Amino acid sequence: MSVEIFYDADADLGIIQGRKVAVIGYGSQGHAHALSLRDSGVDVRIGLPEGSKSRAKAEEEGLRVLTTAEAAAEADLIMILTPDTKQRAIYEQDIAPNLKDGDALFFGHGFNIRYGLIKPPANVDVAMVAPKGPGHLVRRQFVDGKGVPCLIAVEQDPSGNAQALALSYAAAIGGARAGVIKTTFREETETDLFGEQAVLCGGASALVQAGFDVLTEAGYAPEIAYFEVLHELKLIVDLMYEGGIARMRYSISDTAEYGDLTRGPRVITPEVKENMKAILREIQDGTFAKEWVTEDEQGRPNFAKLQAAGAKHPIEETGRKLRGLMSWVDRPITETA
Ligand SMILES: NC(=O)C1=CN([C@@H]2O[C@H](COP(=O)(O)OP(=O)(O)OC[C@H]3O[C@@H](n4cnc5c(N)ncnc54)[C@H](OP(=O)(O)O)[C@@H]3O)[C@@H](O)[C@H]2O)C=CC1
Ligand SMILES: CC[C@](O)(C(C)=O)C(=O)O
Ligand SMILES: [Mg+2]
Ligand SMILES: [Mg+2]
Repeated sequence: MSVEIFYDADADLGIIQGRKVAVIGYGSQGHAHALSLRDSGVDVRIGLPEGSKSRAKAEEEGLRVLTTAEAAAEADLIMILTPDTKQRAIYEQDIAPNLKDGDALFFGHGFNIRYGLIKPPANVDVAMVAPKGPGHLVRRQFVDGKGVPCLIAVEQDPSGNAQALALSYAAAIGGARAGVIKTTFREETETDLFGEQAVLCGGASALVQAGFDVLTEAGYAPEIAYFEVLHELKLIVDLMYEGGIARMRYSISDTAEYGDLTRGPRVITPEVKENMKAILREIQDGTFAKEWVTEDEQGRPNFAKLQAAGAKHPIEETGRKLRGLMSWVDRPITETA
């Protein structure tokens, strides 16, 4: 199955420049979308609750900050970039009462539409622009004249122009410099959740921690273990990013390559692949979504416990110490150590 990929030449920036956009939320994705839309000549306002700690950050950038309800009422395109678990309540309380004929409701991830938590009225366009990367890098790439690839999807199209509007929005945040792929809310949601759980975040974090534990429990210095399983991972992934696994294997020694080919499958065994399939089934049948929404409604007790345990893993202390000595490591995201 081939996908449709669009670039800057396929997008009409004038479409989004003719809309009044409300970006709801000013976190990782919200700040990136809002600032890049503004820099692309789009009329942007931010929607945040009165007491939000994000207000000052948006105002420091010269953005107009309104309450969510005011921003939704004023705009004709509303992009929801708040945490997925909060979107349903925000939509019902502040957005739905302010939707007008011809408005467009946009998402940065399909969770709430895919799992039926938000059901928009038939008279508004419903579309998604989902960057395939963390928000801080979406902004950094835009500023550097590059872009993070985006997925776009259309769920409702009463205007008949929802796809062109989504593509125009994606271009305004730099996505069409790198490539914009057309998909569906279902495909984006299920693959995004699987990617972050099994490989990019869950799988990679667990692999790194397990490698660090094995080396330090065997008596090796934590500093050496850190460089070996975490720091150097970026350098290896950079090569994969540039030219695939084959490019990485071309660059490493033949000793490393033989170890990779013979030992890798002993780490990621057929059982691990079965575990991945089970995780995918829980995403597809809604088990994960139900669990996460319930966890959030109960005040996130398990999430908080696991977060605290992760922060206490010895690799974090070793990393803090070593990164403090690495003046050359670029750390523009200030919220983390
Ligand atoms: N993080 C990422 O890089 C990616 C995220 N996405 C998707 O983008 C969306 C946003 O995620 P992310 O950027 O991580 O979110 P963050 O947690 O970084 O930011 C959330 C923002 O929403 C604000 N907020 C919280 N409650 C409300 C409310 N009731 N009304 C208005 N604003 C509110 C927060 O303000 P306060 O400061 O007051 O808490 C904050 O500014 C999600 O759908 C996510 O799946 C998609 C691709 C990548
Ligand atoms: C990989 C995590 C992500 O899906 C992302 C940055 O794309 C997210 O939800 O943050
Ligand atoms: Mg993602
Ligand atoms: Mg995600």
